[in-house]
Amino acid sequence: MPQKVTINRLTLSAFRNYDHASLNLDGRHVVLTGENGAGKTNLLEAISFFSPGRGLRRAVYADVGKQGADAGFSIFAEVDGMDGTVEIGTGLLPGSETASRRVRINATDAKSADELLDHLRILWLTPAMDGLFTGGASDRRRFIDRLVLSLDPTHGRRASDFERSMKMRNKLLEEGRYDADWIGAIEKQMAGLGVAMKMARSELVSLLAHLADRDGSGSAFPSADLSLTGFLDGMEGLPALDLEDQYIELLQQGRYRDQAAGRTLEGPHRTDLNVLHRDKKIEAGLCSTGEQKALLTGLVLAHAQLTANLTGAAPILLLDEIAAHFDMRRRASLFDLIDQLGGQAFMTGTDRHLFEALGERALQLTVSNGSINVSS
Ligand SMILES: Nc1ncnc2c1ncn2[C@@H]1O[C@H](COP(=O)(O)OP(=O)(O)OP(=O)(O)O)[C@@H](O)[C@H]1O
Repeated sequence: MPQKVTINRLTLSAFRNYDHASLNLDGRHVVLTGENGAGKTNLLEAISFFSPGRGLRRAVYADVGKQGADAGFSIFAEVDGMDGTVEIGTGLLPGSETASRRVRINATDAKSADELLDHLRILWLTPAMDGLFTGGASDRRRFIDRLVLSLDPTHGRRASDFERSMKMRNKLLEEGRYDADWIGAIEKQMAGLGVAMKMARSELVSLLAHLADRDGSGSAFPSADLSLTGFLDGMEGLPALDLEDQYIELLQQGRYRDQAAGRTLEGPHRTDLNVLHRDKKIEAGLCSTGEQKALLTGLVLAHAQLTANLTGAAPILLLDEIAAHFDMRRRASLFDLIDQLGGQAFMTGTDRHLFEALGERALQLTVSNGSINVSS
């Protein structure tokens, strides 16, 4: 069983529609219910700031501080986890000109928000992700990259280095007159980085597919078949050096075509994630709204399981508006799967009754106009 990591105390100041809120939690799951606009998602967003990046809304920090105040905000938590109790905090100082937030761990400034990953992992599922299967390939690529990144922080560097090399190649092609050795060197660099990206994504997808395979487990969440397409397809078994050679050849052969197109048409930036509902044998994008939500939730739960397996600690889950799309059987199954992960989940909804099957497993809180109370 992975180590349980829980947020036991949470304090927000001048965050979104909260002046000040202080919560004592007891390690159980937390259900936040309340009317539209009450501040439920804001609370999840605050917790999501305990991970690197801009949180579950990809917010600009200057928008996060309570409007009308002086744009500063702070969020503190006491976390029980791998190394006993740790105090973590993040925020912007009032009147701060800087675009980056401060992160404190045990009253000391962290060098980077990545240090938070030594203490807790936070994963989320929000309604904004609902169009994942019907939207563009770039959304699915970002989804996969975020998953890879959560387990392999070097992936971000790889992707940005690839992007830079590709821009250099595009520029040389656009200028028309280029030195063959120079463009060859850039293409070689792109091949090394591009193939490393492909392999990292493929490894993540195969681990995820294994965990998203719920056949025979009695789960109400459908099994999904996952595959990556769009870049060096059908060459999965080849060693990295062979894949690099293949890609270099494609780039060399594609120079005139790419010059005409004004961009590089082959590469990891063309990858797409295909998700197939196994029982129905149809693409996820053709499934019903509830089925798509179930498939997506299944993927996020598989990611949570993978994170627990690889780090030894169960991630904290933020599940916004999680219950509304699900029938009673799926809700009960969801709560059981969350329990089996062995971590703490924060869930929101407008209707308390949707969470009844959780019973005493969750602390029930009511959110109203930026204040939070234990539900009576
Ligand atoms: N920087 C800010 N300062 C003050 N209030 C803000 C700020 N940002 C957002 N809000 C307010 O927070 C409220 C939205 O909160 P939130 O998104 O958490 O609602 P919710 O309870 O999740 O609602 P729903 O059920 O509709 O999703 C809105 O009324 C919005 O105007």
